[in-house]
Amino acid sequence: MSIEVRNINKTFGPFNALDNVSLNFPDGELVALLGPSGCGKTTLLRVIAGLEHADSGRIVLDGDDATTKDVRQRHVGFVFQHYALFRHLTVFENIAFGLRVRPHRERPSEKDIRTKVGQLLELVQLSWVANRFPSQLSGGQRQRIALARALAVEPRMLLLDEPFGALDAKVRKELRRWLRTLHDELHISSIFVTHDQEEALEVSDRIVLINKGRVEQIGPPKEIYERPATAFAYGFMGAVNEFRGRIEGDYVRVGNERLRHHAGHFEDGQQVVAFVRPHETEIVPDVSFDDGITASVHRILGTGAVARVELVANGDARKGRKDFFEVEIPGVEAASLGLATGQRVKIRSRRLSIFPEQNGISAS
Ligand SMILES: Nc1ncnc2c1ncn2[C@@H]1O[C@H](COP(=O)(O)OP(=O)(O)OP(=O)(O)O)[C@@H](O)[C@H]1O
Repeated sequence: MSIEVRNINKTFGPFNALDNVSLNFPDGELVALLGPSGCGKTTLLRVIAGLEHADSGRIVLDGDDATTKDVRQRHVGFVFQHYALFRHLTVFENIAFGLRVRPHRERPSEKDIRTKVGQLLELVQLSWVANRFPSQLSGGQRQRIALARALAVEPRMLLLDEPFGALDAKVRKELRRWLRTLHDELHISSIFVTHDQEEALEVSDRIVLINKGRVEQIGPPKEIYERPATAFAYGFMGAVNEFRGRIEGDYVRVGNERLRHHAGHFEDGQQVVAFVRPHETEIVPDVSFDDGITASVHRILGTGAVARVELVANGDARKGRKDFFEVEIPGVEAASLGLATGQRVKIRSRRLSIFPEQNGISAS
């Protein structure tokens, strides 16, 4: 089912939870709604589902205006963070539930229900727990059963709200790979909410990055990670070193030091915020080097292929919001630099991304 969100606004009292949100997903995509806590992800999911009504805007499903349709008419399957399985029903009956409560004329025969539930249990690879109760399952197993239950009624879209949020890191990782494989098999249009960048990057076809009720950027994971469109997107999508200063030709002037950039043309004197990822940051032991910001080595972590060096900003870079930096360099390079705690060095960037400074917007 294609899903279109047109100019959705939603307020709770004076609070603007969704601010003119528009999205368009083709049929069969697995989409991640990603953003920090409170940014409006769940509200958007609920508006798409029909559980919540927007103040203005439209929801268009498969080309039909569904704005005034209720949840059932939208044919949605849900999976929530906290397992919503019925505790007094077996796994089998939990999955069968949606089919059994259908109006008499639409209800499948007992034989068909058994076949269908059997197929779904196979799909989620849990046939062997059919007769157990939810309390006898692990958290990960419960979420897989919740998914099977959501799929039983053959929804046209699947909405998942932090489906793996309550699970430990290892199970979470396993389940997200599993969800991706399952989606590749079923191709049912799915939207899942997460605040975990790694999860969104790993699982989805497309990420919608949300901040304070507004869409910051939409795109395939690789694009969002490699070409963040805004300062917020840059900071949210991974570790980052941040500098504030003003443009001076091919440099960003930070106090009495400067960093070279290749980020295209910016007007001289413009106030900017500049970012560089730790693996694109270099350490120069010679502090008289022109291009770079002075910092002191705080800690050197990792002794394997990659060393992570934490540094404390000196001088004017301290005036930035962050006064420490992270650099990732090959372990052999760290060894040959012979870095020591407290040593003063310069850091410089191989790829500085620059955004105009606006209203103090920060990536962090
Ligand atoms: N029923 C409500 N009444 C008042 N405010 C609400 C209501 N529902 C949500 N909000 C507010 O709207 C904002 C967005 O909430 P929402 O649950 O959509 O955020 P979220 O991005 O899903 O966050 P989280 O990741 O923490 O669940 C929050 O500031 C929240 O407090």
